[in-house]
Amino acid sequence: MTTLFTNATLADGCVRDVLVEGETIARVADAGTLDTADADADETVDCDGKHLLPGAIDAHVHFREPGFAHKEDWHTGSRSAAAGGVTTVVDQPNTDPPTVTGEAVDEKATLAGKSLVDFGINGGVTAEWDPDSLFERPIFALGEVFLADSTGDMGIDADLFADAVARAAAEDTVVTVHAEDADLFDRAALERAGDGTGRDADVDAWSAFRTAAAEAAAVDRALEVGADSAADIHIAHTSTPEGVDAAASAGATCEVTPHHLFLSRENLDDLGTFGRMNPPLRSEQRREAVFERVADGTVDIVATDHAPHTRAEKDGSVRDAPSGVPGVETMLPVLLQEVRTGTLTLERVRDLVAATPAEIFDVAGKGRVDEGNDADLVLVDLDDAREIRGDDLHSKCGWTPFEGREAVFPELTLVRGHVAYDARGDGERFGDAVGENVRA
Ligand SMILES: NC(=O)N[C@@H](CC(=O)O)C(=O)O
Ligand SMILES: [Zn+2]
Ligand SMILES: [Zn+2]
Repeated sequence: MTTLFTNATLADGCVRDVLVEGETIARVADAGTLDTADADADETVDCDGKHLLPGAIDAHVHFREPGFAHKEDWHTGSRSAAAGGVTTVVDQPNTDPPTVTGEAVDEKATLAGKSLVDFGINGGVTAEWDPDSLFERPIFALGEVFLADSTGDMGIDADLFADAVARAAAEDTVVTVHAEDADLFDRAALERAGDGTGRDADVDAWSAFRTAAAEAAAVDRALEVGADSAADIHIAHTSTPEGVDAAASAGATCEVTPHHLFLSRENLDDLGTFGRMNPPLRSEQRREAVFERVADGTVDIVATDHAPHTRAEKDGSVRDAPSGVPGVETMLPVLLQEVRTGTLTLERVRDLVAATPAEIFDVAGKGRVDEGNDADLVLVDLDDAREIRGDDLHSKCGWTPFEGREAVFPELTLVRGHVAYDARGDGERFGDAVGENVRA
């Protein structure tokens, strides 16, 4: 299949003709220089006034298979990704069984055969991990390695963490760290919480419980251990400016989630337990400070920590509702809204969700609209914004913490030249399960 995209504005603002031959971007040329006849194109897509972006790489998702397919699965999660312009996802190890052995990686890779988008499968660490069999597999990275319990209770002790980091460094593998130090949690704050449930739960107590100091201390510890082994440390879902600054000054990389970018403790009255996640939402002041660091380049990437739970599961008190919110389908759309309002540039967004994740995790042939790269492409019309509605999204969980927020969704998403999502004209269509393991 040969598709010619004409008059497409790329992230750098240049207007180009882009020729896709099979699964590859064959040509990127000045607008008007490639015509359908020369290109022998099967289809020509006039992109006049629209932007053609590289498919986003979401370095942090939980698609919940095996073990928790009632929350999400590779089919629903990857459809949600495609509908949000994400063409590569990286799945985390807190599944059942946890992805801590080669055999568990193989089982998850089979399940990922349902994926509409490309994927990476991370290896995980628990006391039962089997690094020899794990590193025999094409794992994407090691992590998230939990320094405190979160969903799945995979928190590990300091000695095991140091061993795992040393082994990852020896295997030239990035270590993604869930950096919270439970010794610095304020348990009294949680004990004081009320008994409301769901949207009436006292979730501000969760932010008071899992303190910013707990993140800062764990980030510092992760960076020290990483330095001892000359390992590549990547801090997951960094929620505080202190955590971002510590990672940046140590030469490590960090990610921020859309919920820590756009939501704060001030949203918890509305969200209730639908705003409970680890690490928790922080003050409006810290949210603004983190946003500044995303805009100014201190933060390396945005990744969603897409962590769906059912509405029924979330309908508990602040103490017993599960932590986590979905986000894979809304990440690019909410960032594109910031381009519309001028708080972020399109090139910055391209770097945050595509070019830099590809660099950090060494994903060849992805992250930019360049000749020879995979034809992972997202067509968007920045003038076509609409409100986010949970009912319109495709995650199995059926809700979003961004309900009502204005955003720009893709018209078309290609994964290596295959149509994964097409909302041009009326209705929407999804492609086939063409997803491949980017490490295999
Ligand atoms: N972030 C969360 O609150 N939850 C994540 C696990 C994690 O990323 O800690 C989940 O898998 O539910
Ligand atoms: Zn985590
Ligand atoms: Zn996570």
